[in-house]
Amino acid sequence: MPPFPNKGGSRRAFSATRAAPGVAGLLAGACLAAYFIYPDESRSAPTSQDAPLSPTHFTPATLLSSETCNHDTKLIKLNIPKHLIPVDGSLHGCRPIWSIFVKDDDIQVERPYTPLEGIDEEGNMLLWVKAYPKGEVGRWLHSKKPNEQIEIRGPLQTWLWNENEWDEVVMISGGTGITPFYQLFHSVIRPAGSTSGTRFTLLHSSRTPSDFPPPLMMRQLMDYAEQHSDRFRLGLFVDSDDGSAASRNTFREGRINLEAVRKYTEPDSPQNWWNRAFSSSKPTTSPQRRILFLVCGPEPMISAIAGPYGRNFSQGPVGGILAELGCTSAQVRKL
Ligand SMILES: Cc1cc2nc3c(=O)[nH]c(=O)nc-3n(C[C@H](O)[C@H](O)[C@H](O)COP(=O)(O)OP(=O)(O)OC[C@H]3O[C@@H](n4cnc5c(N)ncnc54)[C@H](O)[C@@H]3O)c2cc1C
Repeated sequence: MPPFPNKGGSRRAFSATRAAPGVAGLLAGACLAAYFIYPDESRSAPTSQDAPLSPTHFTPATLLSSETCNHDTKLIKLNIPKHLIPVDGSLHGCRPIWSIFVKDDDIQVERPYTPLEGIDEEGNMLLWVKAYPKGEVGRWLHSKKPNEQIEIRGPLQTWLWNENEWDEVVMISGGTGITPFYQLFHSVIRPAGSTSGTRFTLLHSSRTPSDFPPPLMMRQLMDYAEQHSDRFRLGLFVDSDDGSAASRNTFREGRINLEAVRKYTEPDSPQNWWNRAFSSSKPTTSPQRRILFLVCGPEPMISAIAGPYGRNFSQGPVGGILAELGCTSAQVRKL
């Protein structure tokens, strides 16, 4: 699964096709030719007007609204007709965490995006989308207006939440990498009366407070963390403070580093879960806690926190901060 891109580069060869003049243009032309000559199962998926949303074909969705959040992100609401909502199970074959592919019709390229609140009974999906200066699909999506049609396919499983599999889940995100975690928050963590015994921590980092997720997301996360601190902890970080936030008490300036991960995952008690999990002097009466770290964001951040991806977007060995903390590969998932 390709990661969220970093500012400097993309692993998608066809990203250059719009911009490059001269020699680079020839190269881009060759890429484009190859793109059309070599078959690709996903891109050539048919479009269906009447079969339920599925990974095997594209479904036309209508863009209902597009709201600017800050200089490079928008909240985009898509809708598919009710009869096209997948129906296997309860809402509906879409188990968190899942995403959809959005196809840029102009150049026939698709990218995955994460419906923040899943899909509702009316077929609505809300996306928080970042447009990169030379990125393809993000900029294309930002240019779309209400009532325009957009082709999507899915659901695609980003990672599968299973109740009672983990005692602790620690989510670490950067930028729009928070979207899969917000979906988990919305669908699993927050629902009233949830009986889940899992405790969650979300550590999120943005460049500045103006780059934080839109208020719709921030309010829910902050309120819930305040009201249910035993079940959900939230740590917000910025690279630098641009002075845009109403309160400075809600975030820390600086990267999510070893000290920060320790601080946010280390309660006061000496018999805390962290010690139970990683200390060599584990209390013999207490079974080892099952802890998972999920990491999602730009590649440099993934590398610093959990080590780089392996070849062909495999998970690769655990590195970075989580390796320093002694995590095993079973305890770390790079989304
Ligand atoms: C499971 C999953 C869920 C995701 N969910 C979301 C989400 O909810 N919201 C969201 O915003 N994103 C999400 N993403 C990321 C998203 O899929 C795209 O990767 C992202 O939007 C960038 O795509 P793009 O086509 O706009 O940019 P791309 O064209 O892929 O470019 C990305 C970056 O590479 C640079 N670049 C492009 N071409 C070149 C080149 N030739 N040389 C050097 N650099 C270049 C661009 O300037 C840009 O910085 C998700 C990714 C995954 C894997």
